[in-house]
Amino acid sequence: MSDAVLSETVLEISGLEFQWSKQSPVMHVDQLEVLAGERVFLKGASGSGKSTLLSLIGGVTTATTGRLAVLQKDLQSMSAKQRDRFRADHLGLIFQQFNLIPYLTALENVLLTGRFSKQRKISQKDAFTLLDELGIDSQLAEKQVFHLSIGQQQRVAAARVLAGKPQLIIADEPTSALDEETRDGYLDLLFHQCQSHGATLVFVSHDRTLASLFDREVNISDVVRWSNTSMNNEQGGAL
Ligand SMILES: Nc1ncnc2c1ncn2[C@@H]1O[C@H](COP(=O)(O)OP(=O)(O)OP(=O)(O)O)[C@@H](O)[C@H]1O
Repeated sequence: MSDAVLSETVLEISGLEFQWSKQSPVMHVDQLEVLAGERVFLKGASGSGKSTLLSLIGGVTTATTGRLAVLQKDLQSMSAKQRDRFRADHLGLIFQQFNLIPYLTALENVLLTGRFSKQRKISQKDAFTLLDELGIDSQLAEKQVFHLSIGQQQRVAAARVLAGKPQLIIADEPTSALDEETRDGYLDLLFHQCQSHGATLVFVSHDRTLASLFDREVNISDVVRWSNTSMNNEQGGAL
């Protein structure tokens, strides 16, 4: 049984500080916790730090201070290589840009996930099934993705992310390019897949009408604040 199944907490952040550069403002995240199986909607104004927070959770960037644990593993203490491996094995990142390889078929794109992580390698048969569950039949699955519609490409991208059952899915504005009907269908499929795989979902969107579909809504301004100094300097100043 994996650590994720034993653990109730999938994401745990405390006292985190991050700066894009030495001249940039300091981003502080005092406390944030996400439990296994939760669907969390993260909202906030443009520039408030949603994508920055997701890149920290995904281990793409690292904080200077504090604790950030995903599936009970402290990303802060990992090397860049270990974080890349951890991301490939356990996380699913969905972006507005699909990052599909256009000249490969939908099926080949889905099978790519297993090239980066042995534990997420799935058979061709399972890849067809996953695509089919996301509304991409076997005929479409064998087409190069540049022949598919935007909505279909979005679903192939979701299938690639869901392949091999990642425990935490991080989605950054994945529906902003979709019309209302395609968006609702896509969300239904994503929720269904997360539920049947027991995955946790952290989803960022500007579209507040989506919030009611989630278990919990988190306003970024309640968890993130920006300042010109790190906590150590602030405390030093207050003494
Ligand atoms: N790669 C980067 N290098 C330097 N600064 C960055 C970088 N990415 C974001 N920032 C800065 O970090 C702050 C937060 O940006 P971020 O992209 O996280 O906000 P956001 O809430 O996702 O915004 P949006 O809703 O517009 O996508 C902004 O001041 C932005 O200029």
